[in-house]
Order: sequence, then C-alpha cells, then structure tokens
Amino acid sequence: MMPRQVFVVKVPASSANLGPGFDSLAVALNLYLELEAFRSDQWEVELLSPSLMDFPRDEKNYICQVALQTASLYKQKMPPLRMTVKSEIPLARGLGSSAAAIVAGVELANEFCGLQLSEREKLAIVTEFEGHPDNAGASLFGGVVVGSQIGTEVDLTVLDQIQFDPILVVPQEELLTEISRDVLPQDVKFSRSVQASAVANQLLASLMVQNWKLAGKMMAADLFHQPYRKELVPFFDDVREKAIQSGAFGVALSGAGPSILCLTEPGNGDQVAEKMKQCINGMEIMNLTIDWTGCRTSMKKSGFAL
Ligand SMILES: Nc1ncnc2c1ncn2[C@@H]1O[C@H](COP(=O)(O)OP(=O)(O)OP(=O)(O)O)[C@@H](O)[C@H]1O
Ligand SMILES: N[C@@H](CCO)C(=O)O
Repeated sequence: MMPRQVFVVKVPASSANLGPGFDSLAVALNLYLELEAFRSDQWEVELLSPSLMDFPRDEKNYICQVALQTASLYKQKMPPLRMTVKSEIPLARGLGSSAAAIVAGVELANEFCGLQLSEREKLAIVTEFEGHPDNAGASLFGGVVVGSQIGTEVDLTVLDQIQFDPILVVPQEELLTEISRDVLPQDVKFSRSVQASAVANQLLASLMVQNWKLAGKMMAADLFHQPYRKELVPFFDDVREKAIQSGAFGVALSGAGPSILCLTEPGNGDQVAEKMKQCINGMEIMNLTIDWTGCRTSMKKSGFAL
C-alpha cells in the first residue's frame, strides 16, 4: 500500500480571563488536542481518548461541523475526511476545550479546501465561533494574549515578556460555559465598569513589571465575573487560601470555571504544586507551563493510527 500524506494538527489548551481580563486575556497551556486527517469517501472520526468517547464519530462531531461551516463561509465544499482525535484537555472545565476544537476545525477547512487563510482571518473565524477572542486567540498563537473585538474586527497582541508558572486545580465536575455565563448580569453600572477595567489594566501592568504581589491583588479584585460565578464554584475560597499558603502569588477562576488557575513566580511551579497536592484533596493538581507556539500543523506519512 502506498504511504499516504496525513495532515496533523496540534492545538494547546488555554485558561481565559486570568481574573479581571474577562473575554480578553488568556494564556496557552501545554495540554493538547491532536488530530490526524486525510481525505476519504465518507466522514469517519476515530476517538482515541476516554474523555471523547461520547462524541459523534461522523460529520456531526463539533470539529467536523466547524470545518464544514468554515468551508461554506468561503463558498467551498469540504471533502469528507477520515481522522483520529486525541485530547489531554479536560472537557467543560474552563481549559478552552471548545476553543481548541474550533481551531482544529478551522485548520482542517484551511488545509483541505486550500483557503490559504491569513492568521488574522483565522483569528476572526475562531472568535466568531467561540464568541470571544481569549481562549481561541491563545490556542491559535500561544503565550499570554490580549484580544479585543470591535464589530467584526478582532485584534490580538501576544505578550511574550510575561512569564509565570501556571498550576491548574481541576475538579471532577464539569461546568458548561453556557451555564456559567447565565449567572452574569446583563449590564454593569458605569462606575463599576471603570473600576473593573482599571483592575484589568493594573493586572497586565503588574505582570509586565513582575510585581507579583500587585498582580495577585488584581486577580482577586475582578469585578466582571468572579463575584457572580463563585456561587457555582463553592470550593473556590478554600482552594485560593491553600494555593496562597503554598506559595502562589495569584488565584483566579480559569475561564468560565470550575477549574482554578494559580500562578507562581517563574521557576516556583514544581515546589508550589507539590505543596498544593498535600493540602488539596479530591481535585487534580496540574503543574503546567505556558505554550509559546500555539496551533501547529504539519504533514506526515501515514502512521499506525490511520
Ligand atoms: N475535542 C472535542 N471534540 C468535539 N467537541 C468538543 C471537543 N472539545 C470540546 N468540545 C465541545 O465543547 C464543550 C465544552 O465547551 P465549554 O465552552 O462548555 O467548555 P470549555 O471550552 O472546556 O471551557 P472554557 O470555555 O470555560 O475554557 C463540550 O461539552 C463539547 O460539546
Ligand atoms: N471568557 C470566557 C471564557 C470561557 O469561554 C468566559 O469567562 O465566559
């Protein structure tokens, strides 16, 4: 049998908001969604990770749906693919699993319909699917990102001078973003939004100048979403206290929750994670690093999986 060319996509997880940077700030993490795909005569999705087993194995799979819709956006017909998907990203835990799936779907359409999308076009499409540029921008570009959306224009800056070690506390229960957005208010008073925006600006400034104490204070001072979402994450205060006692400088809800993002000064992650493991029970402590690459794609000769 002739070896076939297989398209490979690897997309990092992400943690959005970092506290006050609601729908705008995010960091890419070294947990990955990986897929391999080639043209076939029908859609066939082989799911290789236990967490994915309940997802559709044909074109109804969300990744395929994103690919099909992206292709039709550009008036192209997406060919059926045979593919394998595996993922280390916990689902519906605030680690950007849906954004990673969207990025993978857009890359499939780009490759198999020859769309030749620019990075900016990809960013606009993934933001449209996800509704905000934070997780999707981090998954696409890697690093610590600031995204903004004005109308259909999406802008994104990667802040490669910011460094910290991220530790994620991941509970067993899922929390769908949809539910976690439902508890947010429709409107925010002008004076409160001025303060909330100042807190977000101060967080970024303090991370840039490595003023860890101030950064931690700002992560806790968020007024946009954490005060409303805390009722959905009753263990938040307890985990926060234990993470700070263990040496983290800042703690925030990861994305829409329920996972909790704890930041340590660069180089302290291992030590702080070890201490946290000793005092936090019933939840996974993930000692992670920032992914600085973002989504990567490549071609390879067919492997054993396909
Ligand atoms: N690899 C995947 N394949 C297919 N569908 C997926 C995949 N990953 C995520 N999804 C879909 O996305 C849903 C989770 O999205 P949701 O926005 O609720 O959480 P999240 O993206 O993990 O967290 P957050 O947006 O807070 O970071 C899953 O229940 C599933 O429907
Ligand atoms: N910024 C988003 C991330 C989750 O999609 C939120 O907090 O709802």
